[in-house]
This record gives sequence, C-alpha cells and structure tokens, in this order.
Amino acid sequence: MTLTPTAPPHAYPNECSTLNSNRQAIVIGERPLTIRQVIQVARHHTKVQISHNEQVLQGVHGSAEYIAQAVSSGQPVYGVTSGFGGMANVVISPKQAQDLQNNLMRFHKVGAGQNLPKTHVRAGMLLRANSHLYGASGIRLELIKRIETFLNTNVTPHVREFGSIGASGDLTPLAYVAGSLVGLSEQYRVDFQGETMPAPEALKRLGLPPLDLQPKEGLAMMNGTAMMTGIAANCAYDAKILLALSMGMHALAIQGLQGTNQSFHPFIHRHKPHTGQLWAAQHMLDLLSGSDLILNELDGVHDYRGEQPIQDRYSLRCLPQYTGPIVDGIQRITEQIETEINSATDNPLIDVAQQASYHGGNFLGQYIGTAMDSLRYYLGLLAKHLDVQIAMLAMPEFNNGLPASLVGNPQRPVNMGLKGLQITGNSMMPLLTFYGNSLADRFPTHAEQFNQNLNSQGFGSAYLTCQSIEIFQQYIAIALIFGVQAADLRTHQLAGHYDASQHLSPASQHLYSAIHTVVGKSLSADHPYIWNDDEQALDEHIALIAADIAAEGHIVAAIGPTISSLN
Ligand SMILES: N[C@@H](Cc1cccc(F)c1)C(=O)O
Repeated sequence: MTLTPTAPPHAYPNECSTLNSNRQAIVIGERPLTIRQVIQVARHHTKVQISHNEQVLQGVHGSAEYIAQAVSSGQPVYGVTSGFGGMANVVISPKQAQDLQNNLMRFHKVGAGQNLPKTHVRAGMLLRANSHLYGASGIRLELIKRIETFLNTNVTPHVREFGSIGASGDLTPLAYVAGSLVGLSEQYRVDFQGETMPAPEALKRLGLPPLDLQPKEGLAMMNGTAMMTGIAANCAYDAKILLALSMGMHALAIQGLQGTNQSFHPFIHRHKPHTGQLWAAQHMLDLLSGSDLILNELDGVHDYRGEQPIQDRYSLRCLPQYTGPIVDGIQRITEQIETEINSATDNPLIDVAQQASYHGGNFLGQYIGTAMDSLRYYLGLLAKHLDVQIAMLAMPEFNNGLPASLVGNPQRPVNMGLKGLQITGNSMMPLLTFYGNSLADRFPTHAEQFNQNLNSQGFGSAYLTCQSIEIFQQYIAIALIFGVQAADLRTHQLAGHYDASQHLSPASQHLYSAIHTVVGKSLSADHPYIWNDDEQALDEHIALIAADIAAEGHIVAAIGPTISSLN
C-alpha cells in the first residue's frame, strides 16, 4: 500500500480501461502471479502462456522423470506406489500405478450442489498450472499445456460447489478439472464457449486425444489449494473495491452532514501512526478536498455549533482509527493469498536437484481459511460503519438540519423519503456481520479415516466470502443512494439549489455523477435525487448500482484513485 495522495481528476481511468482480453498474454512459471493477473485471466479472458524458460521446463521434465524412476525401481512413495490418505499403507505395484491415478479421479467425483461460476474455475485452473510449473509435482508438461489450452479457448470444466474440506487441498473440485482435462469419461462435462458438452467431445473439438495418466499425475492435479485460492483471489479483489467504495460513501456522508475535516488532520494521525489509519486519514482529506459542503477547519479553529456537539460524532471523527485496522487486515490477506497463489501446493514434493522427494502437507488451505474468515469479518465491520452513517443521515436529531429520512419534497406530506430504503439496509447489515463468523475453527476432526484430522475448511470459507461480497454489493448501493440524496439536500440548505455536483469535492463529484449515469438520472438544480416517493422505483436503482459495481463499470471507475492508492 502506498500513502500517496489522490491523483488529480484528469487521472480518473476510463471504464475497464486497464482490464481486457486484448492485453499481452500473461506468462506463467517465471515471476510471481498477482491477484490482478488472476482476475485478468479469470474474468477478462486475457491469454495465458507457459514460460519457455529452460530452467522452468527442465524442472517440470525432471520431476516427471523422477517419478518414472521411482516407480520402475519399486520405491515406496506416497500416492505413487501407495494407496491414498488413511489407506496409504496399501502397497501399489508398478503395474497398478497408472490405474491408481485414474481411480482417484473417479472416487473423488463426489461433489454436490450447483456448478461453481466459471470465473472461479478459471482462476483455479490457472493457479494449478502455476503450481505445477515449480517443477515439484512430477507431472508432464503436456498436461499443464492442456490447462493453457482450456483457458485460452474458453473451455471450463463443470465443478460442483460442495466437496472440499480444504485439507488435502481441493481434492473433489479438482477431480472435475483433472477428469475433464484428460477426457476420462462422458460424465465429466465442460462449458465449451457457452455450450455444455461431455469432456471427451470437447477434447475432440480441440484436436486433443484422451490422455492416460502417468503415476502421480492424478494426485498432482488434485492435491492442492488451487480452487479455494482462486475463489479467494476473486473475493480479495472485490473486497478492495468495496473498501474503496465505502470510503467514497463516507466522503459523501460527511459532506451531507456538513462534517469537519479537522478529525483527519495529519497531526492527529502522526501521533498514532498505524499504516492503515494514516492512509484512511490522508485519503479522506483527499476525498474531501475542495468541497463547499464541509467545515474546513484544518487550521485548528472550532466553534460552538448551537444544539449540536462541538465536534463530530465517532462515525465521522474516528473514521481513520476504525477503518485503519480493516485496511491493514485486507492488505495482509492480499499478501497471504498471493503467497498461496505462488506456492507448490502438493504432496509429495519432488526436489529434482537432490533427486529426493518429501512427504508433507503444502495442500492444507489454512492460510486461505483464516484469510477468508477475516475478510468476511472485515466486511462485517465495514457494513456496521455504513449502517451507522445511514442512521445519522436519516435521523433529524443527528443529521444537522436535514429532513427526517431525507424526504425530498416536504410539501407532499405522504412522502416518507428513504425510510423504506433504510429498512432494507437494516435487513442486510446483520447478515454481513453474521457472515463475519469464522468457519476454519469448525472442522470435522474425524475426516478421511483420521488422516485429514486437521482441515482448514478454506474452500467453504472462500465460498461464504463470495456470498458476503454479493450482499455487500447490494448494501453499498443503498448506502450510496443515501449519500447522494444527503449531498443534494445539504446543497439546497447551503446554496439554495439541489445540484450537489457543483459543491461536492472533485473526488466525490465523480462518484456522484457515476451514480446518476448508472441509474439514468440527469443532474438537476430543481430537485434532489429523490423528490417525490412515487417518481422512481428505488429497488431498480439498487439493482442497477449493484450490477454496475459487480461489473466494474462507471462507479468503480469513479473511485479509481482510491483503489490505486490501496494497491
Ligand atoms: N493427499 C493426502 C490424502 C489424500 C489424497 C487423495 C485422496 C485421499 F483420499 C486422500 C495426503 O497426503 O495424505
């Protein structure tokens, strides 16, 4: 995270200008892969290219040769010449070694529920290929190339959503990927550019023969954290956007409430210099800079405010101290996910240089489990803050002279303003804090004959985080409508007209205008965003705003500088 000030308005990026499929292919196997690159491949179909680096390719070939040698010389190696998991006492002969791998994909085709979204499966496939390219798995390049082909031709295996305990990685979800890549049977299905078909048929269309697995290859493809980490990468990416949007909403709310910028004074934060707190304070100053609607008190002045307290309430005044730990936490989560992305998550791992292999447990998804548990917790904390800001705006006792429930036209007594909208928000905020509960500590200890008696539930935790993010995208839409309406009403109070775009800070103007664009409302000096209750259907506004956020459209582009300064 950099603590740079907000870029000037002309630097606001155009919609989706930085993410598209025409970009140069992303090379895998050489440099650390970032969450952003995972998103480019998973969502925006940027092409993938396996590295041509000799050392990388030698590592892959060398590890496959090591396994072939181990089998022919009858060495005992887990999952190669032994059975799996709690049955690892079973001796597998060289003759049975290939069948062992085919059977693994079959007995683990036991998923339940719906198919996972394609973006998750694509992210998972990319990460599995990246892991294999460390040359520690004993898998042929040919198989890794199939992942490259599937990604680049938009062929995505159907993977059911339940089945991973996040212990031996994601055995069950990855069994669907592995079985599809080799065309094991008609029961493995894929999405072929939008068309559902059996995997063998898809291979035929791609000009690829069905593949017989060599020893270790089934285990190598399945024995890792790729799917949960792919989901986690998607979640962490979206969560950063939601954090940035929350900052944007708070800036609107502070202006709507005519709050002060004094609480963000660098002097205060230098005296408690947590990284996230410093960022939040400085960034809020940037977001408010140039606004006509705030109390500009950076010079240290303050005055009595009549009935109102001499300083702002905590949801405004303590914003940096409250948000700081969330910023730092999301940063730490991002780093952990990127480390997991760039790891060899498999067992056993082959050290080609030493001609040795080691039995261990890199497939355990505990980093993802705890990271996703804490991400949901942080999303809950962000929601709690938005909830109190909405309540401040809605209540005439606390909103510093705005109408109750931010009613637009006071001449029409039946208008109830944003009362219903607040209640919808009240129905969602508790869900978001509930989702903040942890899952990693609720594991079945008896799993798989007590072999996987310690398991992360990392997949389940990532899955829950996706749900939390989807709810949050709807929730922030509600908060933003409150922010826009409050800004309009404050503008009317201070300037005698309703077009807040002329008085908000430049940073907030971008967000304000983007929201108007998305819901198809033009800026008006005569009326606020909501004038009479019966002039618009607010549920449709929520849906439009949430969909635009999920698609990284106008609204996300409008907060581009906040997102950049978090990266
Ligand atoms: N790979 C795990 C266990 C495992 C792998 C594959 C199937 C299975 F049931 C269990 C281990 O190393 O102990």
